[in-house]
Amino acid sequence: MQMTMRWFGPDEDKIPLEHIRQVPGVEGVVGALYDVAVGDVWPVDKIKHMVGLAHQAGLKMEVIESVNIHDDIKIGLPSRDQYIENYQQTIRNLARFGVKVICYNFMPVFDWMKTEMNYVLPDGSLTMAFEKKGIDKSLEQVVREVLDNSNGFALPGWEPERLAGVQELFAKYKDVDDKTLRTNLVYFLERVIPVCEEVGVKMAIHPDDPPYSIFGLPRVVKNRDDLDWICNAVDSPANGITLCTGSIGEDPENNVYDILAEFTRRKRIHFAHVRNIKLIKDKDFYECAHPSPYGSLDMYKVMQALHDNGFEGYIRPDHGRFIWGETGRPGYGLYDRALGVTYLVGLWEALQKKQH
Ligand SMILES: O=C(O)C(=O)C[C@H](O)[C@H](O)CO
Ligand SMILES: [Fe+2]
Repeated sequence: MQMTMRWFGPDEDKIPLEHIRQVPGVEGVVGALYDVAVGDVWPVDKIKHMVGLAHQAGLKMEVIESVNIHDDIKIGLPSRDQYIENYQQTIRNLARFGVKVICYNFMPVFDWMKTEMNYVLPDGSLTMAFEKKGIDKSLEQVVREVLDNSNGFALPGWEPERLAGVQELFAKYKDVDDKTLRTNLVYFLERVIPVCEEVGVKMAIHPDDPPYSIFGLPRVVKNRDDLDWICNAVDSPANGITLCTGSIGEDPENNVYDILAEFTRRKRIHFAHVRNIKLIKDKDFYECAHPSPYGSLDMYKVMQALHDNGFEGYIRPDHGRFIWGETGRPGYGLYDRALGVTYLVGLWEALQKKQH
């Protein structure tokens, strides 16, 4: 496995690469461009600069999270063909600089959904939470509350300009049901996977977060059967998964350990987000510290499922709380993600030594 941490770039991330480099076990950063409109081609010079910064800091950048998918592709509008062509070119451009995996999601309208961006835990640390009552309000209010509580940082997939017209965007999806969204996902994959195979890049779809429909929108990456269907729909190793334990684990119906084991065995998990969550009631949850006792997931079993089935991909601790007074981009505290990294690295070492 290659341990990584997400980094939002010199303009968007106040955490210096040097601090990430100093986290024991981290070999690379997961990057992305945030100043290129969703759907546009990622320019070679910007990619070269971003990857170069990582290399100068002694870090790899072989995973991009995310090259987001334009809504017109998800909706299936005629304009999708141009956006897919742009996506193909972005894949080629990224491959030139050593990128091996591209994470993306196919959630309509919203990326991950949280209703509390600064949820206070008993120990005084701050985290993110999802409570169903928190989305029982207008779309505009939901968008406002997330953006107003992001501590002034851009949130991945929550582009203010795209969500400024959230009602109109929502209306564009009115005829997109589960079946249509799946058809549009396959239409997209059938056109980008051949380019991936040509240039040695793997796509890794991120599960829905939460992994069930919200606002009546369809979601097609929720559970084991969805992942199986996606893998079979375009049956290529380049058509893979970002298995996010926090997202999949947010539905207690999902057996996250069996899902990890199965799709690792099938060599379709190219990227793992390994975080813990605490289920409160009726699928409400908050994002907790990584160690098993703090949450609802058994992190030893998570890492065991990866290790014992031969996982060789990239991994990151996904989110981190704000501890020790840290502030910044919700979900991306440096200190707590660093603690998460060393915990996961420790579990992995124990599994390796147990094997011999
Ligand atoms: O924001 C995060 O940390 C996530 O794991 C969400 C993913 O980045 C996003 O949905 C993938 O495109
Ligand atoms: Fe994730």
